[in-house]
Amino acid sequence: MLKKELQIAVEKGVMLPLMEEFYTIQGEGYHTGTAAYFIRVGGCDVGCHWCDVKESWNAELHPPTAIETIVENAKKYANTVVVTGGEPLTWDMGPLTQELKEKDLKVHIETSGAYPLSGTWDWITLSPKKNKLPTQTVYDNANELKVIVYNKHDFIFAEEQAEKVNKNAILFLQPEWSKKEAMTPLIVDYVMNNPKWRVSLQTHKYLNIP
Ligand SMILES: C[S@@+](CC[C@H](N)C(=O)[O-])C[C@H]1O[C@@H](n2cnc3c(N)ncnc32)[C@H](O)[C@@H]1O
Ligand SMILES: Nc1nc2[nH]cc(C(=O)O)c2c(=O)[nH]1
Ligand code: SF4
Ligand SMILES: [Mg+2]
Repeated sequence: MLKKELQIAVEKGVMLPLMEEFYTIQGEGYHTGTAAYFIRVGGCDVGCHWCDVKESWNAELHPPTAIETIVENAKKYANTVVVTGGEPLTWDMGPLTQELKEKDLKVHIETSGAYPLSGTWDWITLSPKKNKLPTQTVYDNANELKVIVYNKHDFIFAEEQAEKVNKNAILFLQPEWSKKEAMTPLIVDYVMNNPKWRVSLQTHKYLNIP
């Protein structure tokens, strides 16, 4: 395809800049411990300084891939697909999620919510970021709120975000990986004192799996 045609296909969401796809165990949040096929879409301009996939940020480094190809691969593995990134809501998630649903797959998203919600989802994990706050559509539709705790001020941010998200969302605090020795004990105390919150750990990193 010509460069221009590829660009148009990506704009429509029928091709996506695919960084990687892998079958693993969901390591974080409500569905921790369950098998899922991960689709990591490139492109993110949120700029978290502690982001653990900075290689995903520049969409141009990741080849535009037809969604049919992505779906073919996914359906060979689990019955749950997690779409992550990068920031998946940078792109129109409508076509990809429609194809995945047609194959009877459960479709989950990991998002910062920085862009309006597109696509049809069985589970929405919202992990809000101070530098680019979530859009209202994502607050309204999130199934879980997962706030990353890098320092003690993040507990205040977490409470502010809990006020904005819909009342059914399940609330999680997750230590930032490089600060986990200092932050995990604070999170444990916080959750015992404020039991509407739950602890989420990046369990895949402890298990040495993707
Ligand atoms: C890499 S992001 C991709 C999806 C989306 N951009 C987002 O931020 O939700 C996937 C998840 O990893 C979390 N995450 C990224 N870097 C992390 C780190 N160093 N420690 C803990 N969690 C991290 C994010 O907050 C998010 O919940
Ligand atoms: N195992 C595993 N679980 C995850 N949950 C969210 C992840 C992500 O990067 O979005 C992730 C990831 O990268 N690996
Ligand atoms: S929003 Fe997600 S992908 Fe983007 S920089 Fe932050 S953690 Fe990384
Ligand atoms: Mg990850």
